[in-house]
Amino acid sequence: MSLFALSDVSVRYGGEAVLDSVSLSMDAGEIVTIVGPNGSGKSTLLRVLIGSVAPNAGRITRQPGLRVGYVPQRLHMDPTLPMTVTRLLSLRRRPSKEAVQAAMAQAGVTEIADRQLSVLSGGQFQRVLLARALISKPHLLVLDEATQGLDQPGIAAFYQQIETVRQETGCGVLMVSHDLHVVMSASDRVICLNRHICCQGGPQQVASAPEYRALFGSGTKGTMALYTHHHDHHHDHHHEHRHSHDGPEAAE
Ligand SMILES: Nc1ncnc2c1ncn2[C@@H]1O[C@H](COP(=O)(O)OP(=O)(O)OP(=O)(O)O)[C@@H](O)[C@H]1O
Repeated sequence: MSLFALSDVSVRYGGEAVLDSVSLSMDAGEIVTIVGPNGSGKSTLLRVLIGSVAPNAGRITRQPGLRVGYVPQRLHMDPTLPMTVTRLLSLRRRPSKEAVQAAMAQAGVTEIADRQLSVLSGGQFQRVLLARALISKPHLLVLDEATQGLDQPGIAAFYQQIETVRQETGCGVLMVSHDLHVVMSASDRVICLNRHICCQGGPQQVASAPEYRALFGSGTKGTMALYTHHHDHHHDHHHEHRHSHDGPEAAE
């Protein structure tokens, strides 16, 4: 059974359609990435899924008892507030010590458990937010541009961690990202959104789709050009380079 299914979901703000008849479902263990230009409805789609925005039309079904872990872009909090990693992770819903420790291990933050949040690097902080999302043992992890502000090695390391989490827990991962070349190689399926789904499929398929190129061209800071350079000569759609996402190195 699918983790969730959206069928013909539309969202309007004022008179304007932000999502227009979007249908999407995901299986357990899948890594799906949503790409699209600014304002194309990516965050809105995630909000519909986690239930914070109600669609004007369409239907959402979720696997009964589905637990969703949400990793935001960043957490707004007072940076001068003294608080350790462990304390932050223990704030919501009073999780057991074991649950906090397990989530920290999965997110790779065990060694920094006693550090103050104010001294963490951007990459460490995002991994702490990942740990926070993992405490409830989610079936589905939802990430909204979780690597914004990280440098290339930080981005690559973060997605590597996501892949490890998926392998260890079997959770599905749905993410919105602008880190095109990294996420595309790390994804089972890429969805190109521009208020409606323009195209979707395996990373190579989408990268070469005319709808995708019309939106992104071969520009996007050159990353797609590098990506296609890397893959254009292998028309083997059955062996996607899912496990070879070494970030900058993959882009060469
Ligand atoms: N609560 C709201 N009320 C009115 N308009 C909204 C609201 N939330 C989003 N919008 C508008 O809906 C459109 C889509 O926004 P959304 O945040 O889903 O896009 P996005 O693809 O995530 O963009 P970005 O890549 O810039 O983060 C934008 O034009 C935005 O201004």
